Amino acid sequence: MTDPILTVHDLSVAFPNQTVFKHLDFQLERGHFLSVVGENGIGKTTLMRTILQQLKPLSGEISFHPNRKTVHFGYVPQFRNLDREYPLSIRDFVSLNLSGWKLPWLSQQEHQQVHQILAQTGLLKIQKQPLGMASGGQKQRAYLAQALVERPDLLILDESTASLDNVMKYELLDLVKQIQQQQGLSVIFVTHDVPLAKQYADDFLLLKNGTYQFGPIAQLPVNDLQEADHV
Ligand SMILES: Nc1ncnc2c1ncn2[C@@H]1O[C@H](COP(=O)(O)OP(=O)(O)OP(=O)(O)O)[C@@H](O)[C@H]1O
Repeated sequence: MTDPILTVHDLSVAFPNQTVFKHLDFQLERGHFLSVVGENGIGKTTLMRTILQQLKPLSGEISFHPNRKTVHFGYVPQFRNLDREYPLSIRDFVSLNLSGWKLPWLSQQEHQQVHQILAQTGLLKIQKQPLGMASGGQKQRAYLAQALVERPDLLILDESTASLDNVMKYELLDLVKQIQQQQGLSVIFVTHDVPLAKQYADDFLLLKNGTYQFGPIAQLPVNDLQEADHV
């Protein structure tokens, strides 16, 4: 029996000058890790923006289960190198979206949430350091912690490992995988890196020119995306 958190049905998205993809059908099972792969400019970020409801589809449907209100998103963007003078500490950066900043203090429960996520992402010892001075891998872990602190059901990683070296890439994804398995988090990981997708994902969505392939990760072609079967 399947238990999807997200169903995409017959989805087509277009900009005024081009259709990015059409008639896309796939599901994300609750607690699964889905890798979205494909070449530059094929539409991966456009699909994420449509799922995040920042873009309206031309046609088709995106449904969340049991409904949109009950599914909370976490989003980790592509690596952005922050200015070394960036003023917030790692802890304050991670707390940024919590309601305490509107009050402007954190509740006891929010303090605990921040503490727990800093510990989980290995940032506790350096929490007081300015984020701008952190290494690339630490910065990406801080983005991950910020996305996780509100306890999302669905985490979207949009090429979040793209500028990290190999060691840091695997460290970040080990951590995501651990949290996915421990907490039943559902994950969408956008990447160009097929071996990385192979190692961590349960399922894949391969976007290609005018077509796509969706299935269990074992069926994702490793070497040549051009050779992938069409659906
Ligand atoms: N706001 C926009 N207006 C018009 N065209 C757009 C817009 N955003 C993206 N596009 C175009 O849509 C296509 C898909 O872009 P998208 O950024 O989704 O690709 P991608 O697979 O994420 O690429 P990359 O791997 O390089 O990040 C590209 O041709 C891009 O130029």
